[in-house]
Amino acid sequence: MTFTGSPGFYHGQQDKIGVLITNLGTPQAPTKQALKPYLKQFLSDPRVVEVPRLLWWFILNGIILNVRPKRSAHAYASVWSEQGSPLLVHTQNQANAIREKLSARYGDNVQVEFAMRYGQPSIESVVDRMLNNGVRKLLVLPLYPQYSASTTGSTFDALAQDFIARRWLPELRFVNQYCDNDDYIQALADKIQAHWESHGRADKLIFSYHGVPKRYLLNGDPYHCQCHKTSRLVAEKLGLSKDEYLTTFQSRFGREEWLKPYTDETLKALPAQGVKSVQVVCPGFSADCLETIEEIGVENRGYFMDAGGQRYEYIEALNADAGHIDALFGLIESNMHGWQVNADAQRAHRAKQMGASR
Ligand SMILES: C=CC1=C(C)c2cc3[nH]c(cc4nc(cc5[nH]c(cc1n2)c(C)c5CCC(=O)O)C(CCC(=O)O)=C4C)c(C)c3C=C
Ligand SMILES: [Fe+2]
Ligand SMILES: [Fe+2]
Repeated sequence: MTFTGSPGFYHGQQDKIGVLITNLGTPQAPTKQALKPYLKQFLSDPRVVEVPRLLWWFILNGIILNVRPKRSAHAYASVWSEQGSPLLVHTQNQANAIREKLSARYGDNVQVEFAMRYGQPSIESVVDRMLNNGVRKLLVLPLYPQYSASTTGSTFDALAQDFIARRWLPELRFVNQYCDNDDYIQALADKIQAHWESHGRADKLIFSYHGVPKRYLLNGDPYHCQCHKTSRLVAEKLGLSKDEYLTTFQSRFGREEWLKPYTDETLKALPAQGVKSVQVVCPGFSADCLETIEEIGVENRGYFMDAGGQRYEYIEALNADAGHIDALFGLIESNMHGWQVNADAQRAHRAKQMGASR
């Protein structure tokens, strides 16, 4: 076994800090052909589907990958924009905004990139580029506010898989979760408040999070608890009482029981309980994507209205909003603690050198 070297390294190279933001990933195109490899990579991940491998191999290759790509391609086509998949576009915009803010403060000492857990740009290819460019301290921020083994844990696996073959590892910091980060909570509260100012309030505010199988919670995944914490903290900021909001779980996949209450079933039942208007917000999605635009914006709207609802509004994800970028910037800065000093010191050092050479 030979470990990969550092082909980009040269003596005297400036050490850099790398900030890598990651998200789930998305297909290359809204087509059956592009969906198949994307879903294959995603659903082959043992962190995502915790089922005995051999059994799952037959179900995935024999059934799911013959049926789902066509259906999902259709859904993706309905949200695709001229620039591409919404998830990719928003993540790109987030990286650009964070890069701009960091370079204004720290100059070119900090390199900001984004990568995707599944599909492109892959974590492996981006980490390779960053390390070859002199990054020696790497901060990874998965854009999942609530920790789940199926998302955050899996992102760490991808990094570890890359590192396992490398000779010179960078210093690594990995953000585990930020479900109760005050700036993130504030950004969510501000977004909801701004929505109220232009649309008025509804009978209920629904916090809808992507679900996971209930079994994962029972086996120790903290995701369910962290979702409830985010909802509670945002509700507290907004001064909402317990009967004014609900936390629900969406995007079920497969037959087993997932975290409850289910978003779709809740929305179908609410009108009969006298709840005629709802506003739905998805705090677990840092960027709008298929699961928010189509599933919440279109599909669930239909369930609620068909059941007798009168008003349904989806409050968009934080995307590249200024409040979100400020929150992520704060999170990055606090996780760079100790590293910043070096960056500041290097800048001060360079400024001094330039002064001396005049
Ligand atoms: C935000 C957190 C997410 C968790 C937790 C999560 C768990 C999870 N997801 C699946 C299966 C699918 N998810 C799909 C799309 C999708 N999932 C997330 C986020 C979380 N998933 C996002 C942001 C997206 C959208 C990606 C995009 O391109 O817009 C899909 C693919 C879409 C489809 O075919 O319907 C599947 C499949 C499981 C099984 C799971 C936990 C075990
Ligand atoms: Fe998902
Ligand atoms: Fe979905």
